[in-house]
Amino acid sequence: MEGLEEERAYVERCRAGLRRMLDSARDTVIVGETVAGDRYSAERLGRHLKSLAKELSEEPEGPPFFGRLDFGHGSAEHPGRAYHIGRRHISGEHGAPPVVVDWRAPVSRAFYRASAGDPQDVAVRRRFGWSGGTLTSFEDERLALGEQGESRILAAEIERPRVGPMRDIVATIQPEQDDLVRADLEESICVQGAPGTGKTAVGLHRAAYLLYAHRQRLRRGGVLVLGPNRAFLGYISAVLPTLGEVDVEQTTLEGLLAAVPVTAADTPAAAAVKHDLRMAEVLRAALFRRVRRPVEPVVVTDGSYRWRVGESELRRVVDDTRREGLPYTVGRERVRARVVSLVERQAEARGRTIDAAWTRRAGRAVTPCLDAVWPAVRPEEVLFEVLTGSAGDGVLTPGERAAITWARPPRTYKSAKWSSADLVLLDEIAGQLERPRGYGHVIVDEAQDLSPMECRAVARRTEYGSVTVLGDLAQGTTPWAAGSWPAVMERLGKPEARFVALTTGFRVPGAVVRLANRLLATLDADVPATRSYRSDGRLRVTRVTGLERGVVAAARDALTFEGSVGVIAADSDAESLTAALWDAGLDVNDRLSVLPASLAKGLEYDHVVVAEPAAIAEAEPRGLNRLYVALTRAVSRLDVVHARPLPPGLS
Ligand SMILES: Nc1ncnc2c1ncn2[C@@H]1O[C@H](COP(=O)(O)OP(=O)(O)OP(=O)(O)O)[C@@H](O)[C@H]1O
Repeated sequence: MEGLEEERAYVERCRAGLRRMLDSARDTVIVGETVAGDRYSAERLGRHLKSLAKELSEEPEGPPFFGRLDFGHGSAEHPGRAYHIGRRHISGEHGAPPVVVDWRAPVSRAFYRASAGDPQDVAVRRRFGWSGGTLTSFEDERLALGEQGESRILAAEIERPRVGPMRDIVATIQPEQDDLVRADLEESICVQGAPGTGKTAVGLHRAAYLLYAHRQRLRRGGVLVLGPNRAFLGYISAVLPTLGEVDVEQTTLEGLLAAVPVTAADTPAAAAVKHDLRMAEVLRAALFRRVRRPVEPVVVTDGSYRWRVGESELRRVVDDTRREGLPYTVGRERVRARVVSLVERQAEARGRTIDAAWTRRAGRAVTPCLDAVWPAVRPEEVLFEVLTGSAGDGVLTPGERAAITWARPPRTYKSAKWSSADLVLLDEIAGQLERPRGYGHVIVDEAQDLSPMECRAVARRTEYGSVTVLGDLAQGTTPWAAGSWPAVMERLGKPEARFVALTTGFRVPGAVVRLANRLLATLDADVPATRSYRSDGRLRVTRVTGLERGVVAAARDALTFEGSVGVIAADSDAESLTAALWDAGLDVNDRLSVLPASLAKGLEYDHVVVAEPAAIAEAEPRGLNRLYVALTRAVSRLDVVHARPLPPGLS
């Protein structure tokens, strides 16, 4: 291939550049550890450099770039210039221009966006093919000449067998995805995307892009990624570090709210009430009910003086503060400050000198009065009261109140056992006490499953930031799953968000998509159907007499192919199927896993065996949506194995 040798020589220049960067990062780590100065920034710098040194030294032999742009001579900004584009910037020698530009740099944008119809000054776009760290080929598109074809390198990347955790997609981000990845930090976005359209990938790459483009602004607040469960986080958590971003917090909502351990479970009826928006009102009322009408004056003794704020004046202070609608704890402190200043005025009028120590003393002297009229309180105490049945009148029906009332109430809030819905309620109360710390940007994956109360928990943390909300209404499996995106964005406090639909699937092959689309038509979800980018793949529906034997046979066949195998079954079948696979001599390990359907969300396997769809569909009220999730996890092959009739829509 003409030009391949030159490109290989260029690879060597890049590796030399990386080694130089590594050496200087190491030097700086050594120096950084010995310099004095602001400890916080020294530590941060040290941490950054160490992680840079670690990354650089871990991957010196990986592909240093994946693309190249040659601009035409007529380009205003880059006349006749060429740029190699990679996962990270690689500096040139002695202050020369970089040998590789970061995929997030402004100039790289054209790599993702230029087309024959709109070449954006690009004469040639080159994509490189690698085998491990060896450059094996490249493809050129002469965009200026109107040449743009199906890329084999792109198709190979999308169709490659999957093993291990999720990988980045920087080499092949599609234009509609890039548009979301590079959206402004101020902009909140809501993406409705069919299975495998790259929502998760878009969210993670957007995080990496924002940190690159707005590092200073995001330094304080930071970026948070919320995923549906631990298995999902394990699957995605390596993507951002490989893109050089180690400072992103990735957790589940439960992990974020974990103020107390979860040791209890709710009945479905109780959970439904606890996740209802009206609980915000119930909790607020229960909290502010603690504010009492003052019944006696405040008296502050100060040496031989006694200062007094009368009952009616005190009442006015409390009422005025109440009306300001401040968070509870802020309100309490506001009352303290106002009472102290009333005392101060009297003292000054009598010629006392007021200094900071005096004010502090007066503030302390007011505490007993505050404890009577605006007492300090813990979220657990308020929720304890609500769940022992002494709140909610006028807002909840008697039946709803009964549903959330503890059958056997604990003696005190300290011995209470909390459910995961209680965590959300405790967080709501904590948020009414004091505003929580906010993030600069929050990315919420599988957002269709958030309840209204959970949305509020996220909204509290994004009041001054923006959000990227990703989900698929058809994959909603919680009882409170969203029916429309504008409602979700309203609850998240971002009604002005941009709404976008992604419909090209990069995971699921055409034959599997057609089956899933048939089921989709029976679901009550107002979403566009998926088109598959992939024409390869295989679908097989097998009726068997014994489910376990059928699943074992399908798994054994699956293992003859390359890539990962996932057996997805109703939660109640997962254990017996695992045992059956072991008994048949198949190792359930990294390559072959058995997954309860409730944990399949967001994951993918090369080969998926869906065991007994009817059992998955029956297991819960939104079981058909769960089945839709299960059917759309396959990258190359799907086996549907059933002993019982298939649910309508699939048969
Ligand atoms: N532009 C792309 N180039 C290569 N691979 C891509 C691209 N976009 C998505 N993919 C791949 O397609 C698969 C599905 O992507 P992802 O998991 O982000 O989709 P999703 O929309 O979140 O799916 P789901 O709703 O089913 O969870 C992943 O393996 C991802 O790497």
